[in-house]
Amino acid sequence: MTSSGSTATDYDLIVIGGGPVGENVADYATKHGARVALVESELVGGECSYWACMPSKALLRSGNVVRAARRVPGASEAVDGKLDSAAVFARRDSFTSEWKDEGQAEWLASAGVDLIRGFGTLVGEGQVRVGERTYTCRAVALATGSVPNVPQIPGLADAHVWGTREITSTDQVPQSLIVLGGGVAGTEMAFAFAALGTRITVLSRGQLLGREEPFVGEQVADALTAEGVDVRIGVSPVRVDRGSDGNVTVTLDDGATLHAEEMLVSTGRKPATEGLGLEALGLDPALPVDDTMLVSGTEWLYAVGDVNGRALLTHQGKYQARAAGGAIAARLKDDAVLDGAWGWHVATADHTAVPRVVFSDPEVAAVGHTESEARDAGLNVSAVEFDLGSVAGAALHADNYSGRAKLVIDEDRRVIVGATFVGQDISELLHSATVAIVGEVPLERLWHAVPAYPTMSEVWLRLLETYWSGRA
Ligand SMILES: Cc1cc2nc3c(=O)[nH]c(=O)nc-3n(C[C@H](O)[C@H](O)[C@H](O)COP(=O)(O)OP(=O)(O)OC[C@H]3O[C@@H](n4cnc5c(N)ncnc54)[C@H](O)[C@@H]3O)c2cc1C
Ligand SMILES: NC(=O)c1ccc[n+]([C@@H]2O[C@H](COP(=O)([O-])OP(=O)(O)OC[C@H]3O[C@@H](n4cnc5c(N)ncnc54)[C@H](O)[C@@H]3O)[C@@H](O)[C@H]2O)c1
Repeated sequence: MTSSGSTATDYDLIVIGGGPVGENVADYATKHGARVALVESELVGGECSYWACMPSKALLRSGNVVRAARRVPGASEAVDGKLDSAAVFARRDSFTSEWKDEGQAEWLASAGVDLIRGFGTLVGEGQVRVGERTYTCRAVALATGSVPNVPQIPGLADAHVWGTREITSTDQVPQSLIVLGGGVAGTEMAFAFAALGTRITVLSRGQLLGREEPFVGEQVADALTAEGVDVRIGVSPVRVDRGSDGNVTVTLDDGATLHAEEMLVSTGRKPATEGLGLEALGLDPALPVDDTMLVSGTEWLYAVGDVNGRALLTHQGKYQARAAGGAIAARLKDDAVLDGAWGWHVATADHTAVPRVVFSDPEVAAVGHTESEARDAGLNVSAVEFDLGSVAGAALHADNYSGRAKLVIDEDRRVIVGATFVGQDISELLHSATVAIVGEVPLERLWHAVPAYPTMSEVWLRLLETYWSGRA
C-alpha cells in the first residue's frame, strides 16, 4: 500500500462488483491510501443505477405528482389528461444514462481506482482471476449484489415473464399485467404502471409489505384498490403459461385463472455468489461477516452490500462500504481499527436502525424495529399510533389526507426503537426518526424538539402527547 510502500502485489485491494456499494468501498479505501482495482462484469453503477432504484423511482414520480395535484382543488382542475408514457420513459432513460456507464467509469478514474472489466473469480487468498489474467492483492471485497429469487412454478421458466430488470427498462405500457409478489418491488411497480394505464392484478401469498407494521399493508392495498388494481391476498400460482396469442395465463391455488399481456415476477432476491469460487476455497457461501464486513474465518476477505444479505438497500450497503473501506485501509496500514459499537469502521446501525422507504402512494417510511420484531428481540416495548390525517400540515398538504404513524418505545431505556409512517410525501419525515433512534434520544428530551406549524412533522408532537396521556 502507498503509505507502507508495499508493491509485492498488483493491488492492496480488489473490489469485485461495481455497484453503488463496490464503488464506495473502492473510493473509501483509496481515500485512505490503498491501491485499489474494481472488477465489473456489466455496467459500473450496478443494479441500482440501471434496473432498480433509479429507473423505478423515475417511473413512479410522474404518477405520484398527478395524483398529488388531483387532491388539491384549484390544482386538480389543471390536471385532466393522461400521463404521457413516452415522456415518462424518456425521463427514466435520462436517469439511467441510457444504460451507459462512461460517466461512472470516469468518476472511478477520477477517484484513483483502476477499472478492470470482466467477471471476477477468487482463485486463492488474495488472487482474483478476470478472463485469462490473475491479479494479486492483500485484500478482496466482494460487492457482487444480488439476483432475483425466482419461484419453482410449473411453466414459469418457459413463459418468458418479466423480472424487475425488464419492467424497469421497458418502453411498453402493457394493457394488462399480473404482478407476482407483494413486496417492495411488486408494490412500487403496480403503482407506476397503474398510473400509466395498465390493468393490474397483484398476487401476494401474505399481506402486502408483510415485514412492516400490519397497518402498512392494509393502507397500501386500499390505495392500490382505489387505483383500480385487483389485489389478491393469500393466493399462489400453481401454473404459468405463455399462449400462442402471446398472453400469459396464470392458474391460482384457489382455482381462479387469470390472463394478462405481461407478468412481473418480483419475489425477492438472493446474494450473487455463484461463480465466485467460494466453495473451492473452502469458504462459507453464506458469507457471514462481522460489523467491519470481514468474512468470518478469514483476514483478507470482505463481503459488503446485498451480497452479505444484511439489508438489501443501497443506502445501507453504502454505509457498510464506508465502514469497510476505512477498516480495510486501516488494517493494511496496521492503523487502529475503530470497531467498537458505533465506531468509525463498523456498520452498527445495520442491527437497530435500517431506514426503509417504499415509494408507493401513500409512501411507506420505516426505521428500526416493528413492534413485533422488538418483542421477538426480547425488548420491553410499548407503542403509540396517530392518524396523520388529523395533523394540520397533512390536511393542508392534500384533501382527505390519509395516513398513520407509529412509534415503538423501549420502556426500559425510554428511547424510540422503531418508527413507521404511511402517507403521501411522508418519506422526508423518516430521517428525524432515524436520528432519534441512532442518537438514543430520551423521550423526555425529544419532547423539546418542537415541530414547526403547520408541517406534517407535528405528528411527532401528537405521538408524544398520546404516549404521555395516561402516564404520570
Ligand atoms: C426494482 C428494485 C428497486 C429498488 N429500489 C431501491 C430503492 O429505491 N432504494 C434502495 O435503497 N434500494 C433499492 N433497491 C435495492 C438496491 O438496488 C440494492 O440494494 C443495491 O443495488 C445493492 O447494491 P450492491 O452494490 O450491493 O449490488 P448491485 O447494485 O447489484 O451491484 C453489483 C454489481 O456487481 C457486478 N458483479 C456481480 N458479480 C460480479 C463478478 N463476479 N465480477 C464482476 N462484477 C460482478 C454486477 O454486474 C453489478 O454491477 C431496489 C432493488 C430493486 C430490484
Ligand atoms: N424502495 C426501495 O427501497 C426498494 C424498492 C424495490 C426493491 N427494493 C429491495 O429489493 C429487494 C427485492 O425486492 P422484492 O420486492 O422482490 O423483495 P421483497 O422481499 O420485498 O418481496 C418479495 C415478495 O415476494 C413474496 N414471495 C417470495 N417468494 C414467493 C413465492 N415463491 N411465491 C409467491 N410469493 C413469493 C414474498 O412473500 C414477498 O411479499 C428487496 O429486498 C427490497 O428491499 C427496495
